[in-house]
Amino acid sequence: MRETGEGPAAGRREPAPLRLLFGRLRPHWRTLALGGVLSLLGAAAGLAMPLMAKYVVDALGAERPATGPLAALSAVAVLGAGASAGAAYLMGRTGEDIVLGARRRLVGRVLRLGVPAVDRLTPGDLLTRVTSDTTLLRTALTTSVVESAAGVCTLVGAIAFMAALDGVLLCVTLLVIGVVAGVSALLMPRIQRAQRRAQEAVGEMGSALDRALQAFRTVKASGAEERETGVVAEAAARARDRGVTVAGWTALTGASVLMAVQLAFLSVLAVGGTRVASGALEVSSLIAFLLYLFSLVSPLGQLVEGWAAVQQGLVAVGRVHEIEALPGEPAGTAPTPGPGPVGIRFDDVAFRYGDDRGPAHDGVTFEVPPRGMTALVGPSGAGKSTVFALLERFYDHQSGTIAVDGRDIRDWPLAELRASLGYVEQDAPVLAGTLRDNLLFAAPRATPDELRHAVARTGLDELVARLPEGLDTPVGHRGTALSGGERQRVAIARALLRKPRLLLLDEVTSHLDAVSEQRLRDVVLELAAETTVLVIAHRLSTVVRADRIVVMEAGRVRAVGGHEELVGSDDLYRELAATQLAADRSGAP
Ligand SMILES: Nc1ncnc2c1ncn2[C@@H]1O[C@H](COP(=O)(O)OP(=O)(O)OP(=O)(O)O)[C@@H](O)[C@H]1O
Repeated sequence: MRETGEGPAAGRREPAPLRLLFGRLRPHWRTLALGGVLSLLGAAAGLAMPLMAKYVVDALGAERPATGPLAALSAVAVLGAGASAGAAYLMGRTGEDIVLGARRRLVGRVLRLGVPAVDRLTPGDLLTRVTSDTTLLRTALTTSVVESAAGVCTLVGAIAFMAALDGVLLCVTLLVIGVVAGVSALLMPRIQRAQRRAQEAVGEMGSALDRALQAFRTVKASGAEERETGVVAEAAARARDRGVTVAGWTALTGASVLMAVQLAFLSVLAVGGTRVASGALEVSSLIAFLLYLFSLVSPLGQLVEGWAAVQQGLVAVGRVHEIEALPGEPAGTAPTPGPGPVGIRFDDVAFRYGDDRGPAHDGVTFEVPPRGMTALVGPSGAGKSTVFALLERFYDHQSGTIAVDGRDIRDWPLAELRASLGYVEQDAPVLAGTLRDNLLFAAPRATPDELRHAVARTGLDELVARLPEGLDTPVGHRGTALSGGERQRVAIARALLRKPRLLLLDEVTSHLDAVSEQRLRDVVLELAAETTVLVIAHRLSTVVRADRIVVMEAGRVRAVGGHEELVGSDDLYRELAATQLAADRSGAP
């Protein structure tokens, strides 16, 4: 089966943002419905109160005992408050569940993205989307949706009661509120636009901070703290300005609601006063009507706030969806690699990193039989690391054939292919955690014996003995407690524990002490006796011992052979051997 690396969203039509947003509510509909019912009960209690107040006023006016209506009023108030609190709790809980679900999906997606997709993204922006944008979904999807629904019900209920009290006054009220609703609707797209810009600025801030932290030592050594602080602070200020714009539009919308109610109050007071004077309306009805009018403030406010939060949610769900829709790699658990070393063959392979880039490989052809050590050499930019990237299928080549173990690389299930390879980067990263975590990272099921063996083989036993807690010593953020050479030995031990059928090793360029260097070289040679080793060589000591050397230049293979043979036959190799490779005298044999 060919794995194309296409994401599940590839080729699909983009769903509308509102559908995307509300689609996230579906799994929680039961809790939301219960919250909605409780919220409605709370709202109903609020609605009943003005009418009950009218009974209390009527009872007092008619000099009847008011204890009954007063007790009922208190009971309704307590029940209403309880229902509203229950609704708020359920909404809050569902909100957290929605955020958790969105974060889980997003994180799962991010780590399954293809390397080309991640090349185009900045880690800081990705982090913002996982942390900040998902948080925005919470309010948009729970409190605001349910409160808006409750707001609509309260509004309809209040209007029904108002209609029962006096139709003329209702018409006055609706006219004023209608005008204001129109104004609010005009403001909503502005809120959404400002919110999008605000979230983008938060993403920019994350990216700026990430850039500075990634190159923390360089920033310090370059005395660039002030400048970098300025860049991050500028992005933060942009986020603040755009946030203020959102706040401004939202406040204006809220103010227009209040104004509408005030205007309606004055109009109702004027029209209602004359109707009371003419005897067309009772005073108690006017009081109840006015109470209903004021009870509109809260649902109208809820509606405006809810709708503004939905605008924010639309922005957030759009940004989250952008990542979810990126092409991802097929999921699959890594099987244990098959037995024995594998051979590889590159046949007229062409590859470019992007349409606007020149070819990184321009007809690369070479073959590596199983077992033994093959060294890739060539000037910087020749395409050596690209050989590794294509073998790991971080990228797909555009033409030609790459075969691993005689099988086209595209026919390998990705997880199986990667399980067969051990990959040691030049600047081998060490993850924050203990030394043990790091060693077992690629093979969590390795036995303690296998771990001990790998540690001894890579000469890490001295380091383990020196560290205060041995294997359980935390090696800190990006392995700050380890030297460059130690980091690479950890990476080799990690790759060894995976029992790779093909080891891809990008040699460190920095100087190691002679003893460590010799030891590492011996380990790699020993390994080459049992597995296939492909090494990007930066040292003469490596190439002279290699079974074959592949000389690359400008995306092509220009010669293949042994050291002596190439020194005699290939000008570029002779030059490399005399300068670049031999420069590292400490590692020379
Ligand atoms: N992720 C990438 N995106 C775009 N272009 C890239 C990427 N990686 C490498 N390239 C380009 O592809 C070409 C080959 O790069 P590659 O890293 O394979 O060379 P190399 O021989 O390993 O060089 P070096 O010895 O300096 O590491 C170069 O021109 C490089 O600029």
